[in-house]
This record gives sequence, structure tokens and C-alpha cells, in this order.
Amino acid sequence: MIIGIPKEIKNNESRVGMTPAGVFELTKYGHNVLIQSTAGDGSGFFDADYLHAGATIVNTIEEVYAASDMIVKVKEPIAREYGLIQKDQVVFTYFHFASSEPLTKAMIESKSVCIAYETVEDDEGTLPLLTPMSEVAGRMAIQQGAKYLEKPVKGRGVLLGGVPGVQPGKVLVLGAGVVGIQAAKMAAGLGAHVTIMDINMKRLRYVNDVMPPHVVTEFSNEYNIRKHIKTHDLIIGGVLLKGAKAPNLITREMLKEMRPGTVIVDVAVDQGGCVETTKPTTHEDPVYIIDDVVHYSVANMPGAVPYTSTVALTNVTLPYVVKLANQGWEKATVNDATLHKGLNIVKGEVVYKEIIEAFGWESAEV
Ligand SMILES: NC(=O)C1=CN([C@@H]2O[C@H](COP(=O)(O)OP(=O)(O)OC[C@H]3O[C@@H](n4cnc5c(N)ncnc54)[C@H](O)[C@@H]3O)[C@@H](O)[C@H]2O)C=CC1
Ligand SMILES: CC(=O)C(=O)O
Ligand SMILES: [Mg+2]
Repeated sequence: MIIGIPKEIKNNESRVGMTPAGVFELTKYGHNVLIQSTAGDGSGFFDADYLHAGATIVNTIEEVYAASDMIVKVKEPIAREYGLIQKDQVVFTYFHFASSEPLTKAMIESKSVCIAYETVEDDEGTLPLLTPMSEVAGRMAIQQGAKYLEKPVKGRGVLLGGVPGVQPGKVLVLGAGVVGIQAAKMAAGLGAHVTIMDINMKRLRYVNDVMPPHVVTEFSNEYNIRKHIKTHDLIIGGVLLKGAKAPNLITREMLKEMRPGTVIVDVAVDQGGCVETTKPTTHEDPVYIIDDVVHYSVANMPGAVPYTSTVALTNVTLPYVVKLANQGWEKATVNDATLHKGLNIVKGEVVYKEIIEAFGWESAEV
């Protein structure tokens, strides 16, 4: 099989879909890997490393898409890439379809086979191809939040860890999944007071068992969220309903209850965000202010730390890429129930029901 790795063209996205180690593994099985020249530069992997591992380097993104049976990348295709995707081509990447109707329609029209990293799901309900990026984004959320709490960038002017004689900052984490737990851990490490909320009692019990005493749990409901947003300095959005649009836990009207300079880092932005006023931003222009509340909602947070993120991502995607390449997508998704959950759009048909529900469509083909 010919496997193509294009250079990512989303704003400030320096990750790449495969490391030289991945190329080496695939070529052992007799596959050809085409990689766009300089695709790995941002992550510290250069053309010479890929050549040495057995890849063929091509100059343009058009050549990669035109020649490949399967595309392996990182972010969802953006408008400039829609027309490059071929009929019957397998595209293995993050898609986050429920947050973008234009992308969904474009992929239906392409008649390609779209396998989404973020919905690959094992029997225990965990998302093995989302987890490492959620770990990165959860940890980064506190770094970014701490920065935007500073006064020169219109934050409340609060140091999260406090100092002797002054109370630490307060961090509210919505969702005690991967993002939430990593964010809570980082915030607790800085000495902040952390409240973490979820609707899943198992997650709250786990947090209660493993976190230090200045991380407290509370059941997530509107009453409790309304209570806490008045007193917390930094709010992290880390909720997820798998494959679906995130619920709006903080509405526009609730912003008025917050103190000026409160910062919201809505990591869930890639599924539409859990704050009504969330809209996707980029690393180039990451924040905006509504009702004196600073919103940070970069949809590809791990793209800013590509050295860490590319390796963490490809550690988990490669075994699935090998299966797809060796068996073809049809057999591979029948033989592996975890991978099967990744099928979102197959040759013009939406096969993941949460996507159809997100847009209120009546049928799988539009
Ligand atoms: N912006 C970015 O760069 C990145 C965004 N993400 C996104 O972050 C989000 C969270 O991902 P994970 O932590 O991996 O998901 P996860 O599935 O591990 O955790 C989500 C948690 O939200 C909880 N939840 C659902 N409804 C809730 C409610 N009403 N109130 C409180 N909690 C609720 C669930 O019970 C679950 O524990 C996803 O949308 C993911 O795509 C992940 C990585 C990077
Ligand atoms: C998960 C995701 O959206 C990202 O890593 O960019
Ligand atoms: Mg929203």
C-alpha cells in the first residue's frame, strides 16, 4: 500500500502524522511511505531522517494526496485540502466532525473513508488515540491559563500558587477525564486550590483517591457550576460526549456572574466547546474577551509543543496504521472492534450517529 504523509497546513500546526520510526516499521512490511518534503521539520524530524528510514520524499501536498491509498495526518483537513482527497482514499486523522458541518459535507462528497482518531474506542470506553493529546492539552491548559491571568493581558492579576500570607488562585475544572485530571494535577502542583466536576461518580471517586487534599470534587450540575464560577479565577473546559457536540455548561448570560479578568480555557473547543461563547482560535491569536472574561480556545493546543506531541501521538496511532496497511480498511475494521469505532464517514455515508444528531439531519447522506 502507498501511505501518504502531508505537511500540516493549519495555523501553527507543527506536528506531523508519522515519525521516521513509523516509516521504518511500515517499510518492513513492504509498504511505500510518501512524505511531503519538510513535513517533519517542526517536530525535529528532517527529510534525511525519513529517507534513511525508507520513505520517498515528494515536493508538494498535491503529489502526496494524488498517489496515496491512505493518508495519515494529524488535524482535520481544512478547506484547501478538501479537493485533494480522493474517492476511496482512507484518511486517518482527527476530524471532530460534530463541530463542523462544512467539513462533514466535504468529506461526504469526497467519497473517501474517514477514520477519526478521536472516536477509536476500546471496550472500556477509553479513547486510545485521543488520550495522549488530551494529556498534553490538559497540562498546557494550566500553563496558558496562568499566563492569561496576568494583568497586562487583561487577566485578574492572580498568581495561581499565591505567596505566603496570600491565598492561592482557584481553578475550576469541568470534566474529570484525561484533560481534566492532567489540568488538575498541574494546577495542584503550582499550589492552586482546585475544584473538579463531573457527572461520572467513578471519575470523581478516582480523583478523590489520587489527588492531594487541595483538589476537591463536586458533582457537575448547573446549580453547582453557577456557584463556583463566581469565585474561581481560571476555568478549564474538559468535558466530552464522545463524537458529539459538547454541552454548553456555561452560557453567555453566566459570564456576567464572573469577576472581571476570569480566564476560561475551553479545551473542548474542538467538539464545539462547553461554553456558549467559545469560538475556535489559533496559536497566532489565541484569546478574545467577552464581558471582561478572557477566552482561550485554541483547537490544536498540542500543535504548539510538537516535539512532545508528535511522538506521543504516533506512539499510539502506528499499530493501527500498520493494521490498516496490512489488512486494508475493510478487514482491519472488522477484525478490530476498537478501530471499527473510528469509522465516521464511509464513501459518502455517515456511519457515526452522533454526527447526524449534531446537525439535526434526518439521514446519513446529505
Ligand atoms: N483543544 C485541543 O487542542 C484539544 C482538545 N481536546 C478535547 O478535550 C475534550 C476532553 O477530552 P478528554 O479529557 O480526553 O475526554 P474524556 O472522555 O477523558 O473526559 C471527558 C469527561 O467529561 C465528562 N462529562 C461529560 N458531561 C459532563 C458534564 N455535563 N459535566 C461535567 N463533566 C462532564 C465525562 O464524564 C468525562 O469524564 C475533548 O473534546 C477533546 O477532543 C483534546 C486534546 C486537544
Ligand atoms: C485532539 C486534537 O484536536 C488535537 O490534538 O489537536
Ligand atoms: Mg460553545
